[in-house]
Amino acid sequence: MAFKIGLLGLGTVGTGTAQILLDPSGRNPLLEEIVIHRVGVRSPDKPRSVEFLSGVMTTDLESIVNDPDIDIVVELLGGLEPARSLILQAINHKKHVVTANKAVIARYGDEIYAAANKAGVYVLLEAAVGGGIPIIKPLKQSLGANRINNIIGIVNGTTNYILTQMTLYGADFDDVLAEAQQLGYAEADPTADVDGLDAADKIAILASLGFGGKVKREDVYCEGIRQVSAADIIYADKLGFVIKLLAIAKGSRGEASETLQLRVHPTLVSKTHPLANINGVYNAILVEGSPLGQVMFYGPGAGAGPTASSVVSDVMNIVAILKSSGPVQTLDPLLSCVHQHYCQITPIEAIETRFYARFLTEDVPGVIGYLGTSFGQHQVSLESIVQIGFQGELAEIVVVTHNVCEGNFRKALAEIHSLEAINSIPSILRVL
Ligand SMILES: NC(=O)C1=CN([C@@H]2O[C@H](COP(=O)(O)OP(=O)(O)OC[C@H]3O[C@@H](n4cnc5c(N)ncnc54)[C@H](OP(=O)(O)O)[C@@H]3O)[C@@H](O)[C@H]2O)C=CC1
Ligand SMILES: N[C@@H](CC=O)C(=O)O
Ligand code: NA
Repeated sequence: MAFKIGLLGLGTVGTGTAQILLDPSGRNPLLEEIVIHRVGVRSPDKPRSVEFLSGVMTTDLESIVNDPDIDIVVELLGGLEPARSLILQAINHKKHVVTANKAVIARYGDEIYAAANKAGVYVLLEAAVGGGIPIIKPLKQSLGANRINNIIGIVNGTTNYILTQMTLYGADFDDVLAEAQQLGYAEADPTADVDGLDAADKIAILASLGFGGKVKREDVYCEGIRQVSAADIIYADKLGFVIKLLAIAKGSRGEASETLQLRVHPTLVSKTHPLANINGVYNAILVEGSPLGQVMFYGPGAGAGPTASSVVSDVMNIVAILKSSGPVQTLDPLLSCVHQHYCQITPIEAIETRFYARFLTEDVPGVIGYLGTSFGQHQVSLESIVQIGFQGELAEIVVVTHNVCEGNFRKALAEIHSLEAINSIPSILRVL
């Protein structure tokens, strides 16, 4: 008996997925038992690199999620709607769902999992985080014996590609973004990549799995890479750092009230740190747990083939269950998702981190002293303060702090801003 797939979307990832399913030879024999029964797209006349028998492709996506012959719906449309409604409809028709849609899961995961648990179906999403990197299943299963303390990742391929090209080749931001779009890495609206929203979706999903609680997507503090300038990349390099867009979920286990830091922002990472050498479209997720210690997952974070690899492995997981036990009676708790409470989130002003800040100042005696005094008055201790050079008439000063409370740092900056000798503060970045 063949297992029938309804594929929603035949874009970058949909095409990669179809290519694997249509060419099973040399792969796991289970693939030979999976057929693509229907494919839903928006523009039926678009040229495609995969072909189907007539009648397989349709623009009527509801007819796919309602089709009684289909066992598994694979949602690869992107965007919030109609993806969310179609996933829910598929679940209500007792179909298992595989999706790569982190935007939907990060926002509507609760609703979707509740519906799936009620209907007794699986919703698997390995492709939603880290593209081809296995990270969802390891967090659910292989690392389940650990108490997770931190998850720190480079989880967006597009921005890592852009930052890498800017760092290694001095490339122009807009040119590299266009290249990433061409290569199929970027979201349909690349704002989601560039402004850190995609990475925020992903860390919300990882945090929920790692820390065992629901996460409100709006609780993830988020800054993108638009403010990272060529000058900062050069100064960071001189100071021994590279700049990466990091997604961070950091627990406070052991403290009286357990809270979670959830943040996405460009970060100076020491060149000796394992995440510093993750370049191009590659992603990496460093998970720290007890008693395991650190483990790092590394691989291609976007693109047709790698992402499809994760999609198809989820499909195979479900097919293997259906094949060995028949229709699902009870969901495997290590594959399904049930969280009762919401994680308590630390406000960004309360986090402790190091900072890098760049100041343009009047070239007058004592400026470095003014900066030092203002920081000192707000308990911000400095690791280094150096005048890097000049921009026209203005002196350029770079400060790196020790670990400080973000709220105190912000208060010091507000005071510094009002000093007559300070022209502007072009960059403020956190340091890992
Ligand atoms: N690209 C990547 O590297 C990765 C993507 N993802 C996720 O995978 C999903 C798909 O991404 P990707 O393949 O890049 O996206 P694409 O934009 O390349 O493909 C989207 C597909 O969905 C179809 N589609 C979209 N909206 C509708 C609609 N309203 N009605 C009918 N068809 C529709 C499009 O139809 P048509 O072809 O007719 O235009 C197209 O086939 C997204 O959730 C994305 O976040 C996850 C990891 C990596
Ligand atoms: N646009 C995303 C695609 C994969 O999730 C990225 O660049 O990482
Ligand atoms: Na993955």
